[in-house]
Amino acid sequence: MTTAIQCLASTADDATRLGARLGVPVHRIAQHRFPDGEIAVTVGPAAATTILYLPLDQPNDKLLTILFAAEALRRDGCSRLVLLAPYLCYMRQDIAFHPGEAISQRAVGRLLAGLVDRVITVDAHLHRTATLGEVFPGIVANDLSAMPVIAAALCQSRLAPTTIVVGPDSESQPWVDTLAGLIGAHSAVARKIRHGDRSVEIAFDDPARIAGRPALLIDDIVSSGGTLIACAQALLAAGATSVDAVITHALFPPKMLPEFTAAGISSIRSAHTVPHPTNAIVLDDLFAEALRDEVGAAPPEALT
Ligand SMILES: O=P(O)(O)OC[C@H]1O[C@@H](O)[C@H](O)[C@@H]1O
Repeated sequence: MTTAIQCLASTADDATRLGARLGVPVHRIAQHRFPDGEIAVTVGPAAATTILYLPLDQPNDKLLTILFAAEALRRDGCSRLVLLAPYLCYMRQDIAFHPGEAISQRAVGRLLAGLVDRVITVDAHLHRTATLGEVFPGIVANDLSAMPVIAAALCQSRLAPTTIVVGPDSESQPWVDTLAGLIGAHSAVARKIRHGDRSVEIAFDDPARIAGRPALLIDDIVSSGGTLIACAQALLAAGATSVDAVITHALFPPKMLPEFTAAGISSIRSAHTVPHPTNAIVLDDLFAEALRDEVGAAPPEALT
């Protein structure tokens, strides 16, 4: 069995580290955009087992890239295609919120399940869907948790013993519980009302729990940043002595960073799931462990 990783240039560094860890070659997928907006995709040499390393932030072109890469790889002899999408797109659109609205989660799941044999992701945003298997009918799907890795990183950074781990809404309760349990910290979860894509309102039922403590704000996704900013402001209003944030997926544009600072957030650390300047938590071990059984005896080669 031969195994290789294929990645886009934007994630070559992360993919190269993973390739070295697994002892498999890493090849780049080239993309060309035609004047009419269509794209051409050129894959590297196909291996019998190919791992497509493709975080699905800014996803629309990337979904087409998977479609075209799968066509080329299968034609060139790939018999097993594994999608490693450290961030999985469209998981939040899991019901029809308005009459006639597409359930994007379902559509994307069915599309990908028809193209690849296995999907691996991290902290998929599954709140009304019980398991990732429901999203990807007929194939294996693994939703890895970044929380143990985040907990280990936090333990190394020596948190103040009074630190309180805070989640911005009820959806964050599982991560908050897991993380607070792993690092042995107090915890609190806010109530959130979303008024629009960028407008949210955050309140704490028991602000006295927060007063006088450094807060560690935890979330899976920061996209518009509205949730993080509103939560930081509510924490500081409740008397938190400082606010630092640790998130899994940093989807916001880096030019927004001054807005977080202005809201009183001292630092933001994210996991290496999408390319981002706040990335500080490396998930190589998590990915290598999940992919161990996909790896044959192929010798490592340089990035081509
Ligand atoms: O407020 P923004 O950053 O746009 O969106 C991210 C938030 O929206 C939720 O679904 C996520 O879990 C996170 O709390």
